[in-house]
Amino acid sequence: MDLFKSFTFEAAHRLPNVPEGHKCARLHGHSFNVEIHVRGSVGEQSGWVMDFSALKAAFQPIYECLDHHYLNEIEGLENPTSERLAEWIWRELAPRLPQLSEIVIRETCTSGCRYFGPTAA
Ligand SMILES: Nc1nc2c(c(=O)[nH]1)N=C([C@H](O)[C@H](O)COP(=O)(O)OP(=O)(O)OP(=O)(O)O)CN2
Ligand SMILES: [Zn+2]
Repeated sequence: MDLFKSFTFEAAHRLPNVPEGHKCARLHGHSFNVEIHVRGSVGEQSGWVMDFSALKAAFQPIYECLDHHYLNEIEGLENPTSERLAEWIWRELAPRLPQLSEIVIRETCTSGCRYFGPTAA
């Protein structure tokens, strides 16, 4: 069973490595949406893979790091593309959430990425 919880945070960023004249080189902001997925079996007695509130608690310190921050200033996010953000969140979250199976980043309504962890690439 795949279980997920969705979070939204506001943050500013710019992309330092884009070609000259690219709009994303300029400072701008997004309401980023992050979906955290875990995979596991449904407990016979609990009826759930895990409590949604446990997912929320695991993500909370990461949310605090990201919400209303300038992402480029965060160590490891100097080039804060959606892809790098997904990898960064995975590194921060996986040690606390061993069932982590997928991270979905939505930078805008139409743009984002899905990351299945370093072994899946
Ligand atoms: N592979 C990636 N490409 C781009 C990223 C990224 O993280 N990974 N990021 C950006 C910008 O940050 C930009 O804010 C979002 O891109 P884009 O979808 O082009 O934004 P728009 O809302 O302006 O898109 P339209 O659908 O054309 O209106 C750029 N590329
Ligand atoms: Zn952007």
